[in-house]
Amino acid sequence: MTVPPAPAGDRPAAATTPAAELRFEEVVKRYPGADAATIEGLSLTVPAGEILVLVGPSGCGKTTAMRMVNRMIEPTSGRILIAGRPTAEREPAELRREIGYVIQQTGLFPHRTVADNIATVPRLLDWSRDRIAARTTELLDLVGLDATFAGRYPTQLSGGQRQRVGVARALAVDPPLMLMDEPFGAIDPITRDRLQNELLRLQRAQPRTIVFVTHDIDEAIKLGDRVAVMRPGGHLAQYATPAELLLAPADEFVERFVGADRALKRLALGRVRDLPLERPALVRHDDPSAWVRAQLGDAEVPYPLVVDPDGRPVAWLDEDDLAAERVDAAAGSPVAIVSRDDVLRDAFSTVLAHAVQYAAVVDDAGAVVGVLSSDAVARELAPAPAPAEPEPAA
Ligand SMILES: Nc1ncnc2c1ncn2[C@@H]1O[C@H](COP(=O)(O)OP(=O)(O)OP(=O)(O)O)[C@@H](O)[C@H]1O
Repeated sequence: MTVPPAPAGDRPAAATTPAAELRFEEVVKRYPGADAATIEGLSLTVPAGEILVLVGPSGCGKTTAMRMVNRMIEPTSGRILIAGRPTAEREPAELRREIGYVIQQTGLFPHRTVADNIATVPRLLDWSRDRIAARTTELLDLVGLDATFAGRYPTQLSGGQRQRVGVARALAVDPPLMLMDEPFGAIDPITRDRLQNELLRLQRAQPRTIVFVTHDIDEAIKLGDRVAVMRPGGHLAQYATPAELLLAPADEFVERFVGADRALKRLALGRVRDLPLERPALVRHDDPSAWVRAQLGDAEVPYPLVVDPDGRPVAWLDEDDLAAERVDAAAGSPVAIVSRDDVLRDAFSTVLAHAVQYAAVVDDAGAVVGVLSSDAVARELAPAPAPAEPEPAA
């Protein structure tokens, strides 16, 4: 993506702010008049550039914990530090401008266009018109919306599109820290899945520190570098990586919350790139069938895969398709397509939805880099083999 040069004196439009470490130190929140604390001595550190997911049942204090970070709620005691600096020392309005904030209903201004919504904080910071325009174009592209969305109003968008604009707005000034409060909670499962994948893609491209609140453990496991499981009463039940949560829950509460279907959850942890890919025979429309058959000898996949001139998958061929003298791509079967960064659970269901139980794994440009078989995924699910029995003595 090319970004027009920033006017002299302006910072470049592209992301440059380094992610910030976030630290809670013995943070307590007691609402006035409440019998018990809502957050009870929360201490944890989120390394710069990681996603912290706060997860737990309704009312356990997730939103309270998150809103103390940008001082929308003040802690009763304890400290919160961003990049080593206590938030209590910062002026709240200034602090909030540096922290991206995305909420479930996006909070977009309905009477302003998408572009105007995205420009909210840049305007407060007196960015030049050119710089705001360049950044808006860049952000729309980043969140997967084309430039024509700039002039639309929020009511003219789908829920998923609105949520993308909400994310673009939060990213506008390239914040070192983002707070996301159930951002995908009101979105249908398919779109939610896509938005989650896009968030992970954005995070790989430009890592920033993110605090993400959800009550959905699957979302927590998918998105979190670390997950803080909260229990009612504002106690931290466990703060761990998703793998640790699944494999070594701290107590019964966490175990129950994480759920029984552990094997399936393991699938949610792995990525396509973690599994060995198989090598297919790649062929083109109009290749001679005899030549294609010869290629199959060396391939690890029993079906030839037709690709277009850019190496993108078009169709699988079977023996019947090769009866003709030359390859006819239109005659083949549809190809399940997954990317190396897809979580295995999603990849597996994509494969299962297709007649040919192999998925073409593609790179960012959509070109085939290998094939994932449903067998390889199933092997990943299988329990570790028991240690071999010693040979009985002769
Ligand atoms: N301003 C307030 N005054 C008094 N009590 C509050 C206030 N805000 C939240 N609470 C209480 O604090 C507790 C935690 O609320 P919070 O919204 O942080 O939980 P949550 O885990 O985010 O819940 P949910 O998943 O339902 O959004 C709740 O019992 C709530 O009623």
